[in-house]
Amino acid sequence: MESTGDEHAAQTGRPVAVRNCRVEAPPTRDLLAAIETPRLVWTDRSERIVAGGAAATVTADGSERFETVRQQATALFETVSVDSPEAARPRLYGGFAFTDAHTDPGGDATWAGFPGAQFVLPAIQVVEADPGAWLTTAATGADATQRAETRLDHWRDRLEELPAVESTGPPGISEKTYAPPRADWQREIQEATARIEQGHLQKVVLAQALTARLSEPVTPSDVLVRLGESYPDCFQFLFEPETGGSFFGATPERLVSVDGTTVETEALAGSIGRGETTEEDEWLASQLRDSDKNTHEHDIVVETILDQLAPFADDITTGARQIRKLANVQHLQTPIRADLGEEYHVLDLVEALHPTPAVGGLPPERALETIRETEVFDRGWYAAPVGWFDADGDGTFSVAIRSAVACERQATLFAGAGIVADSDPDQEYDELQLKYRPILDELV
Ligand SMILES: C=C(O[C@@H]1C=C(C(=O)O)C=C[C@H]1O)C(=O)O
Repeated sequence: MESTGDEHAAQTGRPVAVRNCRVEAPPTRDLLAAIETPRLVWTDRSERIVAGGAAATVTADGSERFETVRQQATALFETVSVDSPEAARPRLYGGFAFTDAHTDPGGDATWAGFPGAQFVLPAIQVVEADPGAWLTTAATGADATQRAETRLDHWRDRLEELPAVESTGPPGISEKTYAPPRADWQREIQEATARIEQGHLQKVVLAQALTARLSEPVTPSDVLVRLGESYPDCFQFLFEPETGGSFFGATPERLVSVDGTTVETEALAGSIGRGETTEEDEWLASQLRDSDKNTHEHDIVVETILDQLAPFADDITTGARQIRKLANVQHLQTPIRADLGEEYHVLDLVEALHPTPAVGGLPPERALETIRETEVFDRGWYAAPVGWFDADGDGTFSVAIRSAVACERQATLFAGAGIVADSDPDQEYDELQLKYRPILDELV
């Protein structure tokens, strides 16, 4: 059997060869079962990508991690030796930790295997887009061209005869632990609103972690496939490093897309549930639209994103504020587009925007300090940028919310809520429960 990991060449600075051909895309579940870690899935409205094995890996920690990844990736892509059709071009996939301070905790910690940033050039990448699907293989090292070709031949044949993997049902939950528990959450929110009233900050997003003991080991690919059915308009992502658990989710929030000099981003903040009937649903939407608290929370995000984009952009267009309806929750959303004065790497925009006050707060530093002093769990990659970029510096990053990190019989889910001066701890608690639902519904 052909090995997908370039164990001895999984580093930058070696020539990279890529090869591609058209294929029939196999089901996500079957392909994921056939490839080695690191494994990843990225799905948005226009494409579905399943990839794995590492031809090269870029890892970084600390506040410089965005810049380090960009530099190492640029060096890596410089050695790529083939022109590819758009859909088949090689890309790096991965994500960042929420805070500068996060490093891989190792051992059996929740976030073991997840450093401050990690991006993978997959040995095998299958992209299903319109029209058709492509297999791309990559290899590094002295005989890279030969190995990329061998790999392509091997996987072209193998994709045609992948065994069908049966889906597992939800694993079931035997126990749930909340960090913080409800009483402590109340106190956290009171302390946060006190800081806001004292004028230290305007908004902070505080989160909670829900750790579920599972009755059976979880199969993340099954959860992801089901999430795709329930949340087709969201970005579905999965990142499974070489060792450790899987981080996956179905997030409605785009952090940023860069295509040449065009930037697409959005403010997504302010939440309310869905109604049982059309009338109730519309009533809830109007409550959200008319709520001073929610519009204030939302406007902070819009204003801050506009400020963060200004140094890069020649022109910024803010669309009309609208309601984004998901299966279980509705949000206020404002689309934002910008034309860049010159070409920037998507990671420059990622670094400038993360964290927006949709998941951090305002002013950003004070909010991060409040999060650090308040939250009792490690955010890891939750609420941080996950996505991909290519050799031109184009790419798409989502905000990794509605997500969980899971391993065997344990899944840790995350949910956060924007706290402003008039936030009510009970209402915010209820909002967290809505935000767990996408993943939780697939586990029980
Ligand atoms: C932080 C989360 O969601 C964010 C916070 C929102 C809010 O406070 O209304 C809405 C959407 C997201 O930007 C989460 O889902 O965990």
